Amino acid sequence: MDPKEVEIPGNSDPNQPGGRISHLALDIGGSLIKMVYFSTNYDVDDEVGRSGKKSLGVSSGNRDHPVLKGRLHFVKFQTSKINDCLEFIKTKQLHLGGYQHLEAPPIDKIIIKATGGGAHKYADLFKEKLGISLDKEDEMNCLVGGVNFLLKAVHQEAFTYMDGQKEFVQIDHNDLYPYLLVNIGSGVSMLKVDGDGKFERVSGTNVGGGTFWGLGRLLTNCKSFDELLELSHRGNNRVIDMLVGDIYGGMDYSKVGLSSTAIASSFGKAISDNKELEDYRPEDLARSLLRMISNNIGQISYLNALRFGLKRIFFGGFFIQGHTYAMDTISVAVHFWSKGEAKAMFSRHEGFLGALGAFRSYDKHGPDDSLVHQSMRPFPFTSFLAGDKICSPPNGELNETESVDCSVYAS
Ligand SMILES: Nc1ncnc2c1ncn2[C@@H]1O[C@H](COP(=O)(O)OP(=O)(O)OP(=O)(O)O)[C@@H](O)[C@H]1O
Ligand SMILES: CC(C)(CO)[C@@H](O)C(=O)NCCC(=O)O
Repeated sequence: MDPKEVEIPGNSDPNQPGGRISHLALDIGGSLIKMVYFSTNYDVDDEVGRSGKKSLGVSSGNRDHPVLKGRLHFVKFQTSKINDCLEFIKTKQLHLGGYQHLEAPPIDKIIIKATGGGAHKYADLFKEKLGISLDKEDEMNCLVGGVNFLLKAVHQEAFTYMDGQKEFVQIDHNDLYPYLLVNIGSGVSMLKVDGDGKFERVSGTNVGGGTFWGLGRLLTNCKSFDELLELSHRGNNRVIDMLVGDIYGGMDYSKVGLSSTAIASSFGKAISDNKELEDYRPEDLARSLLRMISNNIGQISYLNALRFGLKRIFFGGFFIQGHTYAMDTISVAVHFWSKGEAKAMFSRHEGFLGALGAFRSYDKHGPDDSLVHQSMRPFPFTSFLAGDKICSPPNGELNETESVDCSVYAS
């Protein structure tokens, strides 16, 4: 997949005079690289100052008046195409932070925040190709930092999804913890979150997004993830899955609460159909696979929520991104197994949790003694990251490469 150009609208183009990119952060996972960066080229308070009405420094904005306006950009690449990612960073000079204007930026001293296994695996490659060092942040820490930030800072971030209905959930900041975070990436991590930076990875499963894409590719010969997804939307899992009704002669097994349409055995019909792989339609195979994996994750999530008495489960990771059928299946599984007690919730920027966490981490480190701080901290980011406000479009769904307008408020 080639990355689409991120549209940086006119006045925030870093290549324009005064244009500025800051806070580039990366999450390099087993399947995908996620990138988040902030761009701006004007400072609201400077403008006010120039107009003569009010003269405030960047650090003296207040809750009603944004210090900075700009755009938060979200981009993803396949990890297998990491060279495209490096080229993208280089072309857009994203790694130069506040040094784009210098003729000879001190590249070898620049440090970028990065998380995920790839921050370790590809550190040498970044040094070799771009001359920059990756400052490695713990993956789980970043996931939790990212989701807490979104839930607190972004209006209408969390929602439930059932029977095709999306409903936004009002998050009470004083009643957010504890919750279970289930991150569905290539593999799946489950974390009990008790507060900012307070969490434990309580479980995980190797049957995750990578399993869906890997097995799906082998079963259907799909060439892209999006193609597999598209197929699964059109398929009928009942052609391959063995249902309770198939075993019970069309009847429910009501004594134990199993309806005739419940799946008794994923892919179970394939044992008796006397068919070969090519006799099944790829769309039906894709649909069965998606249900099998989503159901399984929903069930393990519920069991972990039960283990710790948690009522709310937030799902993240790129497996979910814009994936309505997966959300529906996971929600039904959680609802079914918890008898309606636990709630599955999703987040609008779920694929970028780790990258956002890494992005936030620019703020948490001590006194400036390296160029990471000088180049990447052109304004007091704490205010922004403390969870005051991000203004994003009400229907701000994000896909492959997107950006949202946002305002930075001082705390
Ligand atoms: N365009 C895409 N290309 C590949 N996979 C995609 C795409 N869109 C969604 N996915 C799904 O998202 C999964 C990767 O999710 P994510 O980026 O959150 O994990 P990761 O960070 O790569 O993995 P891990 O955290 O396990 O290292 C893939 O395995 C696949 O199921
Ligand atoms: C190994 C990680 C943490 C890498 O992101 C992820 O892929 C994962 O949580 N896999 C599941 C491993 C397990 O708990 O079985």
